[in-house]
Amino acid sequence: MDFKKWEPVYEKILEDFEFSREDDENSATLLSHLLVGPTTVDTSTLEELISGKDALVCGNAPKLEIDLKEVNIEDYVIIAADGATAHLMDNGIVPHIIVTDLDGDVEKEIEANQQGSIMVVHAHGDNTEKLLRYVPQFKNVIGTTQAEPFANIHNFGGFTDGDRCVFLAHEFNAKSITLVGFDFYDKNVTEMKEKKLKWAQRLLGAF
Ligand SMILES: Nc1ncnc2c1ncn2[C@@H]1O[C@H](COP(=O)(O)OP(=O)(O)OP(=O)(O)O)[C@@H](O)[C@H]1O
Ligand SMILES: Nc1nc2c(c(=O)[nH]1)N=C(CO)CN2
Ligand SMILES: [Mg+2]
Repeated sequence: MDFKKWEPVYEKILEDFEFSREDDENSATLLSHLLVGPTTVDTSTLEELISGKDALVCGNAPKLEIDLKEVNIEDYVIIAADGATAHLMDNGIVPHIIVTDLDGDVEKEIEANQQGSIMVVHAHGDNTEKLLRYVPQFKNVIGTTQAEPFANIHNFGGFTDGDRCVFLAHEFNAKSITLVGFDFYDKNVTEMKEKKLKWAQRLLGAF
């Protein structure tokens, strides 16, 4: 993602949620420092996994369980958005890639990572403690930010874990992108979640 294209959208998100850009940037700097040595993988790993493949992006809406019955898992490179990982793991499915800001069931993500999932960990102004606690427990991590990318911190575009999965699949040239477990009109969510889902829906409108 060309940051100059993403930046105006990012500025609107910052304004809408009253997030601090400086906090996002500081968090990204922290993640950059945490990602040293053998914990990291190159983006070429994502390219190899995704390019030319049919991607299945798993969101964490309650309908995930029903949606999964409609697809043949074996046909896809599986990209899980944060909390969707736990549901997949409970059903014996280890995602190829997990996109997370570490506010889901991270213990399940650690388990998945130990079984081969690549972690795409997102730094933002409200998850620095989670980064400090969990990133050292992972291997095969790629760091992302919603602010300007630098050094080992990337910005593939997107905001919520779910829509960032789709931007990632697009960035690495997936042949097709299928969504399961997405329900933008879920009423059993907090006001904050509802607002984030509106942004996810809006951002996915670009595809
Ligand atoms: N009805 C839904 N409820 C929850 N998540 C949904 C829903 N529909 C789509 N999603 C997508 O699934 C992703 C993972 O959901 P999860 O419940 O783990 O949320 P989360 O980790 O709190 O999300 P985020 O950190 O992005 O706010 C969300 O980021 C969102 O894009
Ligand atoms: N600063 C900040 N950025 C975010 C946040 C958040 O809570 N705070 N949540 C996200 C996932 O929905 C993505 N980005
Ligand atoms: Mg999350």
